[in-house]
Amino acid sequence: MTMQKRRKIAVLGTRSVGKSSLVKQFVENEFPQSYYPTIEKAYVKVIVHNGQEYACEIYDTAGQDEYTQLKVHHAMGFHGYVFVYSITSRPSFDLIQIVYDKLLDFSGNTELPCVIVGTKSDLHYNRQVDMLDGKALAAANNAAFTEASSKNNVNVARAFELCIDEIEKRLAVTQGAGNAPDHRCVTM
Ligand SMILES: Nc1nc2c(ncn2[C@@H]2O[C@H](COP(=O)(O)OP(=O)(O)OP(=O)(O)O)[C@@H](O)[C@H]2O)c(=O)[nH]1
Repeated sequence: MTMQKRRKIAVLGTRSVGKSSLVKQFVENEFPQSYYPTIEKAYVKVIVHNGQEYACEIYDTAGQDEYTQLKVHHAMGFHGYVFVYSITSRPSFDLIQIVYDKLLDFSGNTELPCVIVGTKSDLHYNRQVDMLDGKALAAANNAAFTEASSKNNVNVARAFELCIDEIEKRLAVTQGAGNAPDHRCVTM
């Protein structure tokens, strides 16, 4: 196996969509029973993906809304992003493009290595967002997409693996073009 790669990932989305539950299920293999609003918390998990070891540094953020200013205290670059909405909340879905566009404005990039994740897929009887809408949003932004249930641990690891794939795809291009080896898309 080659040397471990460190990849820094931010998890974004509006309040209560399931960001912390997704991260906790991925990193600690548990689904928290109670809801505590997140201020901001960092986690590390080492995974092997496609034969490569990755130390994933995952930043679980406080929920955003359309008025949230991107904070300068996120003052380090992220390699990639996990944008989270809940399939039970149309407003949480509509916010994804707003936050994505703010990040583009902030960074001056034309696209971001990211995955869009529709959480709470176990609550399909309360669905407000069709899976096809999720796929279309991802396609429009050249992003990966999955639905997931942190409660049932469905597609949770896949969400982060898709994010790593998006990061590696971009890095392969920039490195191929002779740019710095650890080029990051955004410095907030
Ligand atoms: N049924 C179900 N409930 C979920 C799932 N993921 C999260 N929840 C519930 O949704 C609520 C919010 O979950 P959190 O993970 O705290 O959401 P968050 O996005 O981190 O919230 P903020 O920290 O306020 O931004 C909690 O009551 C969770 O138990 C899921 O996959 N299925």
